[in-house]
Amino acid sequence: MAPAIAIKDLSKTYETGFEALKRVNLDIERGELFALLGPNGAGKTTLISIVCGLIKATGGTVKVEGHDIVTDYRAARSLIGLVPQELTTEAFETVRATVSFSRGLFGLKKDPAHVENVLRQLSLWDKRDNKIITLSGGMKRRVLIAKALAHEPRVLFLDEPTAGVDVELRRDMWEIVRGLRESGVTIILTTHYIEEAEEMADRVGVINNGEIILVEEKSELMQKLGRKRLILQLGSTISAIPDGLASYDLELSGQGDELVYTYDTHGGRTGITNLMNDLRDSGLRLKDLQTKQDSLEKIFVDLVHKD
Ligand SMILES: Nc1ncnc2c1ncn2[C@@H]1O[C@H](COP(=O)(O)OP(=O)(O)OP(=O)(O)O)[C@@H](O)[C@H]1O
Repeated sequence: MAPAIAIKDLSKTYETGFEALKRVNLDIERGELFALLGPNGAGKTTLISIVCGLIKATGGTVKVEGHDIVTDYRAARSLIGLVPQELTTEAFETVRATVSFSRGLFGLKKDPAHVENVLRQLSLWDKRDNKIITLSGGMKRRVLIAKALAHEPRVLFLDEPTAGVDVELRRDMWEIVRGLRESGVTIILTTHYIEEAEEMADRVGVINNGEIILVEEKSELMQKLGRKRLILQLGSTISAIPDGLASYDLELSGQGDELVYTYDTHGGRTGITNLMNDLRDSGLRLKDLQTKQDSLEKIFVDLVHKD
């Protein structure tokens, strides 16, 4: 079975000569929730815009469930829903009319039952006859999703779905997105909130300067690149790490009363047992200890700022 999205050697050079995408290769599997992370200007919007047929690539190919986005444009496009960042038009239309109209754009027959379903799913049914201009920001975001779902797409792009929304609404959005995924829709999400990827994604891709620098199962990524720190709270302050502990990757912090030991969580030996023995031999007294795992955010920042 062809993947939901197959991207091969995709390049985009803008008319200014700027290379926004450099031979990107990426497959998105059917039914997965893929988070695409990258700093500002990394090429996320460019990539989505090409897949959705809004701008043209300068090299490479994209297939949506096997349909080429150039030579088989209509079929490819009909499989995709795009939730853009902002709602620009239709301020004076009603919610229901806007969503029905979006369906019509794809040449599909009217289907009030489907539209009702989508509106109910997004808790918009009560607002169906309201003009969009009268809705709250959060409701408008839901309308964007409803519009994108009107033609029953199998792949949904969400471009920064929670940018600038409050914490409560963000959680609501996460629920909605999870629900969509459970209904079998493949979801590609771009986000600046790494916490969002950490919370929801099956896989994470990181794009930087137009290149995909990493694609990994989220859980593996966190295990593989996420290092743990053991924080040893000392009973007294010291001015330097004792010679007997020089062979460990230790850092003296706090007021000189804290030693931080960084270690890999995978691989059999963490070195903690030896460290504890050597710590005792060096005469240091321990007051407390705790461990901390790197967050996805820390991993991301390390990756993107490596060079
Ligand atoms: N029409 C254009 N002409 C020239 N350069 C462009 C054009 N559109 C985008 N770019 C440049 O291409 C690069 C990638 O932009 P893109 O919008 O894809 O980034 P992004 O990852 O979506 O960033 P953000 O997170 O800020 O939305 C940026 O350096 C941008 O300035």
